[in-house]
Amino acid sequence: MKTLKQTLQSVQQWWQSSPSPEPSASGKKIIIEFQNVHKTYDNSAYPLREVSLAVYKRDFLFIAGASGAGKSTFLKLIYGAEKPTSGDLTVLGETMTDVKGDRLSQLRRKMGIVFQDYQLIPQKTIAENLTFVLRAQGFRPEQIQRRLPATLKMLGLSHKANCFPRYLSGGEQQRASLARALVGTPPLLLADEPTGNLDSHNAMQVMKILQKLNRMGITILVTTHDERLIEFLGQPVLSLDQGRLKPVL
Ligand SMILES: Nc1ncnc2c1ncn2[C@@H]1O[C@H](COP(=O)(O)OP(=O)(O)OP(=O)(O)O)[C@@H](O)[C@H]1O
Repeated sequence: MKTLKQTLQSVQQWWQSSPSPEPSASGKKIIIEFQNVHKTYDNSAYPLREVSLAVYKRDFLFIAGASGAGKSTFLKLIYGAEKPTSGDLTVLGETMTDVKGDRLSQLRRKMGIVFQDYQLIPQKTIAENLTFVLRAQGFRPEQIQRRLPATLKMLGLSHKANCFPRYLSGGEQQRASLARALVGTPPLLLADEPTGNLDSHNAMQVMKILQKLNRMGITILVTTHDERLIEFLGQPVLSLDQGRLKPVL
C-alpha cells in the first residue's frame, strides 16, 4: 500500500466523490441498543450474558476479547445472522427479534460488513464483487463507475480489480472485503477482525482509514484481539469476557 499520507489523501478524495447517503451531523442518536441480551447456542456454549449497550451515531468502538469470547456472535446479532435468545436488541430502528426476509435485507443494505472469513464471491472478480453490492444497494451505473475505482485505489487494490479472489493473498482479500463493505458509504460499518491477516504496517493503515471515515460520519464497530492496535489508536474499547461486556478502563 501507499504511504499513510497518500492513503489519507485518497480517503478524503474518495469521500468527496461518494458522500454518505445519510446526513452526518444529526446529533447524538442511538443507532444500536442492546438491553439485557443473552445468546446461547444449541450446544450449550454461552457466549453472551446480560449485554446492555447503546451505540450512538458516529461512535467508533472496539470490541476486544480472547478467542471464543463471543465477539463474532455480538456482531452477528447486530447484522441479524443470529437472534438474541432473550432480551431486546434494536438496530437502525428495527427490532432484531422480529426482523426477517425483505426487511432484514433492507436493513443489511445500510450496513457494511467485513466478515472474518472475507466471504468474497469466488466466481466474481474483485470489481464484480463490489459492483454486485452497489447494484443491490440501488446505485446507478454512473455512480458505480465513480465509486468503484476510488474505493479500490483507497485500499491499494486498483491493480487487482480484475482478479478473482483466489489469486489474491490473504491480506489483499481482507482489504477487498473492506472495500466491498465501504464502497456504498454505509452509515454503519461492522468489521470482524479486519486486520487479522495484515502485517502491522497495513493493519495500521486500514485502522487510520477507518478512523478518518468515522470522523466523516460512519459509525464503526470493530472486533479485534490486537492490543497494540487498540493502544495506538486510543479509541474506546469494550471487552467481552466470558460473555459479559465490560468497558476497559
Ligand atoms: N453457530 C454456532 N453454534 C454453536 N456454538 C457456536 C456457534 N458460533 C459460535 N459458537 C460458540 O460460541 C462461542 C463464541 O464464539 P464467537 O465466534 O462469537 O467467538 P469469538 O470471540 O469471535 O472468537 P474468535 O476470536 O476465535 O473468532 C464459542 O464457544 C463458539 O464455539
